[in-house]
Amino acid sequence: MEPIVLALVLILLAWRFRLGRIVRERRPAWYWYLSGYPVAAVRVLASWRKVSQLNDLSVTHKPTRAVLGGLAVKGEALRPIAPRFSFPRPTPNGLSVVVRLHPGQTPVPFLAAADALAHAWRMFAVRVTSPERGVVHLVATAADPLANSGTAPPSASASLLTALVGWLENGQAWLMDFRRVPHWLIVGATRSGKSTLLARLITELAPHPVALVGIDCKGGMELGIFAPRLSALGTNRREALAVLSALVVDMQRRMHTCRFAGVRSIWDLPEDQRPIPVVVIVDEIAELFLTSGSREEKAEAEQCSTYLLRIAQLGAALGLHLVIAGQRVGSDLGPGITALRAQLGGRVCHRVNDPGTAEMTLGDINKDAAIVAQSITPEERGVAVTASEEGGWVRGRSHLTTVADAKDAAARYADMAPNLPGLRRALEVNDGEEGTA
Ligand SMILES: Nc1ncnc2c1ncn2[C@@H]1O[C@H](COP(=O)(O)OP(=O)(O)OP(=O)(O)O)[C@@H](O)[C@H]1O
Repeated sequence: MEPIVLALVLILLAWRFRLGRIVRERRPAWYWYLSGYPVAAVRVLASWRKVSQLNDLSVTHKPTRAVLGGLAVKGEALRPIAPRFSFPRPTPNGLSVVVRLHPGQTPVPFLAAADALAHAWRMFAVRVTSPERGVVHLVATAADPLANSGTAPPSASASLLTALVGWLENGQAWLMDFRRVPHWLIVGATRSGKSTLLARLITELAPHPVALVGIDCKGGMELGIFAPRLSALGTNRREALAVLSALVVDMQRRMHTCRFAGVRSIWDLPEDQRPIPVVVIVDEIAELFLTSGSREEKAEAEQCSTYLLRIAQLGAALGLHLVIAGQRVGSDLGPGITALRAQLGGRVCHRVNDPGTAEMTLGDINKDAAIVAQSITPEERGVAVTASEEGGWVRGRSHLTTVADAKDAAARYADMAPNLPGLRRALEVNDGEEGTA
């Protein structure tokens, strides 16, 4: 036997019996490049024509009618032509293919065929995007990359107001960037992972020069652990109202500053004159909006809703950002919720209890995202679909942040909590009023 053949046989045997397992455990991406990807690429190339034909992705340039001896004959197209596609390129956990559509073709049948493609290529999932007209990207993942939380993503993201909260299924880091998407809505059923995501978000933002303001009408049970790093915490509706009204006053002050300086956003101000950005985190929005029906409570809830809407509408350019979390965001929470939701351009939907909630969270941004969110199972804690008004969606999993980690971060960065005098005063006045009442 030729030495080279012998060497190849030995490598193959070693791979088969031990080396393969070691590589798979230690370097899953290498394992995929060496053994999974070549097979999958051949499968894609070999099945493309047939899969395209079966899923109506092919077109025919031949007429389906012909005139034979004066008779119009109707028949099946003889040779459907599959769209041209690039050689499958490897990704760390799958492969990607660029498809050039035939003139007049749209990405819609490709979206509908995603499951069929995954099945034919024996992949976990195929995601379809269309970055430009006439082009479709098919990104196939070999196994669910979010099946376990995996290693923690690198922490403390450098850019201001950007939090690195977990992993995305395409292998990239899951970033929540408030400069790009100023306001976020986070929805999920109980035990789906909302609080964990909020904990990760706050832990990530804690080292940034930003003011964090909490509103947690469950008596501060969730956000109370961050109290040392929060510039203010409203733990019931009345306190929330005091905090929000102080923020609206601050927002007006910021508007004046910008108008005086002749700029349209605080980011255009010189750094030494720029007010500190504020991120307001509301945990369980329903507690803020639902009332017992008394006139006073109703008036408070309406006022809170109005303030939140104003901050959402005007806050982005003035450095005021909202993160609203809750189990649902339906119109049962009052008329203000729909208007507020429309202003929250970033969406995160964990497992939800009913299709309507997924639809309300993601449906206006991307229908497919809402369907995928409904398939998240109770075992997939921390898994969510994230989408933004910029278009596109992706599945992600937050990094598991324990209460101890969160407390530790809050204590470590407590001296970074800016003193927003308006807020503290508003809460003190409110405390005083409650004491005398
Ligand atoms: N990213 C994650 N990875 C692994 N486990 C997670 C993740 N996120 C959440 N979990 C697990 O799920 C449990 C519930 O999560 P969490 O408390 O965040 O849910 P929740 O939606 O806030 O529930 P509730 O509304 O009842 O407060 C956590 O105790 C944690 O063990």
